[in-house]
Amino acid sequence: DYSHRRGNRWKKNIITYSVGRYTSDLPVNTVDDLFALALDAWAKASPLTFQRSYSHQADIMVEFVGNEHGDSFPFDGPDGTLAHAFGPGEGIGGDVHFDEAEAWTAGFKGFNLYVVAAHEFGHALGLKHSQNPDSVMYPTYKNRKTQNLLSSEDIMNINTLYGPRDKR
Ligand SMILES: CC(C)C[C@H](CS(C)(=N)=N)C(=O)N[C@H]1Cc2cn(c3ccccc23)CCCCCCNC1=O
Ligand SMILES: [Ca+2]
Ligand SMILES: [Zn+2]
Ligand SMILES: [Zn+2]
Repeated sequence: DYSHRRGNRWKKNIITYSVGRYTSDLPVNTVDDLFALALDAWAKASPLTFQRSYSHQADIMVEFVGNEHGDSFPFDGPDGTLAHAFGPGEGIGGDVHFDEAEAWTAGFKGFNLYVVAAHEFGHALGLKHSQNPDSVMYPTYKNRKTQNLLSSEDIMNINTLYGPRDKR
């Protein structure tokens, strides 16, 4: 099998996530909806399903934090780095941190949380950057059309890691 060719990945198809601290830029239920939509984009392209958990044992812990926040990657205030995520694994593995200093939006002003979340969840699933500007895994932020956000390359890469979507 090609497991040696796959990078680091979750060894299960049901992945839990929980949300910690929120941003004051958007209502809580808007943030919840945008995270669910970003995860659903990856679920539609893979055999993965995502379940919201309310315990700290979730695989993917998502939260808005600022500057120094307890890992070795302090944020940098407005602009610059917008967010970061840890690849699949125990503990901090899979966790996603958004820089609370950014102006997070659900639209075209500031930084669109859905677009950034899709990128970060890609990292949390084991994806690296793409040099193709059409890919959601491109290293710098672009305002992207939110319809069909994942490029064919993104879909191919998630399928390399987790196989094709089951015919449901
Ligand atoms: C792709 C994102 C969703 C996630 C990545 C971070 S990560 C770890 N998840 N790959 C990100 O934040 N990239 C920076 C990269 C970047 C662009 N510049 C920078 C200036 C300083 C520092 C970083 C940057 C130039 C100025 C623009 C600054 C605002 C936009 N920032 C970015 O696009
Ligand atoms: Ca920042
Ligand atoms: Zn962090
Ligand atoms: Zn990235």
